[in-house]
Amino acid sequence: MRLVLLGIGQAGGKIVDRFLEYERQTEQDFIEGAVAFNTARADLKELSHVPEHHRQLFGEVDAKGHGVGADTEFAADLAEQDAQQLIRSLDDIPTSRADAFLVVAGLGGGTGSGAAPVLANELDRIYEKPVYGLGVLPASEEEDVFAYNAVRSFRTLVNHVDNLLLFDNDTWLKSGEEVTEAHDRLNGELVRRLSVLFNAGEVTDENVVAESVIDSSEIINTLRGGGVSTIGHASSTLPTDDSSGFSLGNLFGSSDNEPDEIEAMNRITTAARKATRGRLTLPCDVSSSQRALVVTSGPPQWLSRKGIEQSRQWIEEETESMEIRGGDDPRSDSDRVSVTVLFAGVTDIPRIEQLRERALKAAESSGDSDDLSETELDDFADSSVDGSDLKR
Ligand SMILES: Nc1nc2c(ncn2[C@@H]2O[C@H](COP(=O)(O)OP(=O)(O)OP(=O)(O)O)[C@@H](O)[C@H]2O)c(=O)[nH]1
Repeated sequence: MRLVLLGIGQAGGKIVDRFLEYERQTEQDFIEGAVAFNTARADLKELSHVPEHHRQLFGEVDAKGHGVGADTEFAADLAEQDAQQLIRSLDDIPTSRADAFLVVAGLGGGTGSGAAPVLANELDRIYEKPVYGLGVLPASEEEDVFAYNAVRSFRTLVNHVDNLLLFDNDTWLKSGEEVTEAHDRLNGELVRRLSVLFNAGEVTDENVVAESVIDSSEIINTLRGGGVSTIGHASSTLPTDDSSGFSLGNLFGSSDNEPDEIEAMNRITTAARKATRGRLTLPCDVSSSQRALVVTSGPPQWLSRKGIEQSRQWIEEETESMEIRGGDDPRSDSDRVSVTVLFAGVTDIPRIEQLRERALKAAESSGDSDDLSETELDDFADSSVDGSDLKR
C-alpha cells in the first residue's frame, strides 16, 4: 500500500523520519513521499531523513519558530492560516500514485494535536483518497495538560480522518524508563508494526501464489468505516543450519526448503494468538472491534495454508466479528514468520477513559473546568467511539 506521510509537530516529524529510515534499511518501498510540518524550527532541524525542502515551518509570524507550548487552539489557528501553503508543499510528490495519506502526530502536545485535524480536513477536501491518522497518546508521567490535549484532539481527529490508528506511549514504557528517553525505542516499535502492515501488498516475489497475497484494497476495506484501530504483532525466528548441519526442520523430518507442515502451521497459529493477546499499540478489548485484517509474513514455504486459515478462524471467534480479512506477505529473504493483526473500529478503550478522568480532575482542581465550554464538557463526558458520528 503506497502512502504519503505527513508528520505534524515534534512526535509526528520524528516518527515520519523513522519510517523513512526503516524503509531504507529494510529495502522496502511503500512511501511515496514524506513531509514534516512544525511551528518549532529546532524540531525540523533535528530530522535526518525527511528531505529539507519537505520540512515546513508554519505560523512563523506568531509562534516565532519556537512552537506553541502545548496550546492546541493556537496551533489549530496557525494551521488554518497556513493550510494552503502547507498542502502546496506536496505538489512535487506523485500523490496520484499513493493509495492514502497518513497524518502523524503526538496528541498530547500543541502543534501536532491542534494542527493534525485541520490538515487532515484540508487533504480530505482536495484529494479523493483516504486520509488516515496515526496518533500517539501521552504517558501517565507526563503533565496533565498532555492528557487534556490528547482527549480533545482524539475527539476531533477521529472525526476528520477515515481511520485513526493509535499508539499509547504509556503501554510501551518499561518500568523505571522516562518517556523522553524512550521516544526513539517507542518509535522503533511503532514503525516496525505499521511498516509490516503497509508494506504488505507491495510484494514482487516470483515464488508466491498470487491469489493469497494481500493487496492494498484489503487494508483500505478494513480501515473503511472509520473509528479507532490498534495493531498486534508477534513473530518467531526460523531455525537455521548451524555448523553441524542440525536444524529444527531436519528434526521434524524435512529439509529447510520444505518445512514440516505441522511445525509451519503451529508457528503461525501461535504467533496469531500472541499478536492478539499480547501488547497492542493501543490496549483495548479486541472483542469490541468491528473488522480485522490478519497479515502473515515469512518465507513462502513457511506460509502454511492451514495455519493461516486456522488463525483467521480463531481471530474471528476471539473478536466475535464476521468481517475478518487475511492474506500472505511472502518474504523469501526473511528469517522469521510473523503475524500482524489490525483490529479496526474498536470501541472499548480504557486508556482514553483514564486520560479523560485525569484531564477532568486536573481541570476541576485548578478551577479551569469552569472555562470548559459545554461542547468540550460533552466531549469529555463521551469518550466512547461508537461510530455514530464518524467521517465516512
Ligand atoms: N512515541 C513518541 N512520542 C513522542 C515523541 N516526541 C514527543 N512525543 C510525545 O508527544 C507528546 C508531545 O507532543 P510533541 O509532538 O512533542 O508536541 P508538538 O506537537 O511538537 O507541540 P508543541 O511542542 O506544544 O509545539 C508527548 O506525549 C510526548 O511524550 C516521539 O518521538 N515518539
